Amino acid sequence: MLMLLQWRSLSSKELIANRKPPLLELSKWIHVSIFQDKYLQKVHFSQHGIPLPDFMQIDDLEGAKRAGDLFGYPLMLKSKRLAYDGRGNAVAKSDEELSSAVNALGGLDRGLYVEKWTPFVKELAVIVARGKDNSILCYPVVETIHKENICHVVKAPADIPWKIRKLATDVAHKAVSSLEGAGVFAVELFLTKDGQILLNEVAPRPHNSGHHTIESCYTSQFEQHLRAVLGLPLGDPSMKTPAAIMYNLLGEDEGEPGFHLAHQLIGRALNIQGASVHWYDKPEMRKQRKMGHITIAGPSMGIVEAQLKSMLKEEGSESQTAVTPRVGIIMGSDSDLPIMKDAARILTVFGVPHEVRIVSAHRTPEMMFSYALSAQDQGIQIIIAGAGGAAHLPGMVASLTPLPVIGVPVRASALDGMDSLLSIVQMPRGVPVATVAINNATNAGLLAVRMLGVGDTDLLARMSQYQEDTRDDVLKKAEKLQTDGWETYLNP
Ligand SMILES: Nc1cncn1[C@@H]1O[C@H](COP(=O)(O)O)[C@@H](O)[C@H]1O
Repeated sequence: MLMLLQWRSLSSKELIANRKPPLLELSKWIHVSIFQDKYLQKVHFSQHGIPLPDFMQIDDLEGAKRAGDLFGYPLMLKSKRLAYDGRGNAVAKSDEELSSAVNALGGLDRGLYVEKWTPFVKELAVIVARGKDNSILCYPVVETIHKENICHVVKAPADIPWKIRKLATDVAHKAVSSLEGAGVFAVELFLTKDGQILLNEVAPRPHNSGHHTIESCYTSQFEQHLRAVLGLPLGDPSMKTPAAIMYNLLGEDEGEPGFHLAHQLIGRALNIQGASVHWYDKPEMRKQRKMGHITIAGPSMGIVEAQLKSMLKEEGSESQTAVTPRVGIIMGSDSDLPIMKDAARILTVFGVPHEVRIVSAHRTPEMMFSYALSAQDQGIQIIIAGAGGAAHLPGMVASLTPLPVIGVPVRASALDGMDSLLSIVQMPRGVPVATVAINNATNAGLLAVRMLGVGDTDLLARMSQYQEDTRDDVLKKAEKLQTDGWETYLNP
């Protein structure tokens, strides 16, 4: 039905009434058929220069063998029609397995084609909106994670280099540009080991890979679809939260036991910050059936991943209530702690979850590497690094992570901290470290709060309050000094 709605010139009523298009609309009718016949779709996109895995129609077993010789094994056999959620796909690992794969798909009369095996490293998807005026907007690239051929989890945005995001968006844009009609299209893509993006298929409708947009984007894919087919201006497809994960509620069992398990999971989801539950109210529960989905939106992928993990834990699990740190406070030695504790104090006052660790650039370089490289995935958003002497920790960490690093020069026994200050502040171009004054970990904590406040209005309001309180403190002192005089002020 949604596909019909996307029809540009024919109304859905006309289409349903006629079943066949009037002659003049023939090209557009062919257009619709590419969404029903995946082989035709591949022909269409390859003719338009969109990169996709090699494919070939097969009419008989001999043809399948020729394809096997050409593409090698394993070979993907696919049904041209009615293929979704892994249905209509069969793998043949050798010549001998071809006939059983053909039979598994219902025989050659069903209309089959073969596809060269694509050893992809990730499956990606882009929702592309196309307006009646042919304007095109792309949603952020997401990663779709499948279990037994069914979409299980969608991560938005996909954790891939920016260049790959751009390439995937370009391919998706080009694919939808080659089509007609208005609405949202879901473009499914493969990312190969050598950084190529290949088109898998395009679905002409709001899609499972775009459900996260309801909570995480300024315009959900559903609103966008209506805007597009009604000829209204398209809405902003960008994300309003830094990260989101969509988890499909797939039937884990048949009937009542399946409902029971799903309800248990929903119960846990309702306790997870940032989680929204969508239950489709399908009357029948079947194994692997999509019964609903849960989207968790949050300030970083690490944080929403941690939320997902705790949601999937059994009831009563300890870590269910564990809070993911947003700021990592690290220092070269425990001798830095009396200074660095001030950063932790500030974060505690502002209610910012944080962790405190000893990581030395010189004594535990491997630990420094692994901490810096994994911090982002762990949900850390800012690193405060303090060290004394040859204080290389903040700079080295900044070179290993894209996260902002705040350096605290700690005054060690010699040189009054000038050595630490210069080691931290004199970073080479390209690797910034925000350096605070010697021993001033308080300011490091405050700076981290201000940085987080950019995307957190509540924190920003608290920061304004802190500034007001600081000013009031000074004003009170100034007034006391004025009324008491300096001698009484000093010796009350
Ligand atoms: N630069 C460096 C590398 N590893 C530790 N440090 C620093 O050396 C100073 C002295 O450390 P310790 O007290 O453990 O000898 C501390 O400020 C610590 O950050």
